[in-house]
Amino acid sequence: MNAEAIPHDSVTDQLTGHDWSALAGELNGYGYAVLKELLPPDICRAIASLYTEERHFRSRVHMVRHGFGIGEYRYFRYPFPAFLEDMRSVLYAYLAPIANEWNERMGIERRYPEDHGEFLKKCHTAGQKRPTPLLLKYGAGDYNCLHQDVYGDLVFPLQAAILLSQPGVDYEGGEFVLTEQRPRMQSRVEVVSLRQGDAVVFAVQNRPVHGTRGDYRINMRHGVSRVRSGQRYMLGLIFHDAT
Ligand SMILES: O=C(O)CCC(=O)C(=O)O
Ligand SMILES: [Fe+2]
Repeated sequence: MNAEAIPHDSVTDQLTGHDWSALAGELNGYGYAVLKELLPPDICRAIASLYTEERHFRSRVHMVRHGFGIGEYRYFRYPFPAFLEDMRSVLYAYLAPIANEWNERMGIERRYPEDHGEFLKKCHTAGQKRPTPLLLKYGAGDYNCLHQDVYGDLVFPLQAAILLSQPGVDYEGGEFVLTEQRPRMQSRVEVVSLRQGDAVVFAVQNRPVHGTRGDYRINMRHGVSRVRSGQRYMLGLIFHDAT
């Protein structure tokens, strides 16, 4: 299946059917939530197979060269294939109200328009013009160090990643992990078990937490534990563009 044959509205129905108040509750409680079976296996495989198609990407990063871990990823170029354009803007529209509530609680002034195109205009005006969605590829021994996907001053506080490979069949190991660093406490970790086609939505950098003296911010990072065998592909959706 080539990129144009991937249904452009492949996630729209799935997203409409999700329980968004439950998802918001999990995001508020833990800083992440899983959307189960967002994509069927054939679409997952089709997206993973785009990795070798030069024309879709603007750059390729070998993680070891930057100390980011081991493995590689490629950033998509504009214009995106229809499925990606659609997936990112539809998901954004659901997440923008949650992002606005988070910023309010964290004392951050920025509010996000409902329409992703409007938000991208702001990114572009601020000099953040390069697209950030990416395909990641890990082989045996590869891993992704804990990090935050901040690409400029303009940050949308939530991002998503979709597991394209089948754990236990295509690869072993390679767990998605999140850490949170709380003021004056030791770091806490969550291992997010995903199945093929599941999406994890998570905090880019900070999340608000209720405290006895009001809300405060905690710092979050994400990464991937070592892939022990096989190959693991992931699609990353970041909603702000990069400088
Ligand atoms: O491969 C993963 O699970 C993590 C991908 C990632 O870091 C991202 O999408 O920002
Ligand atoms: Fe990341």
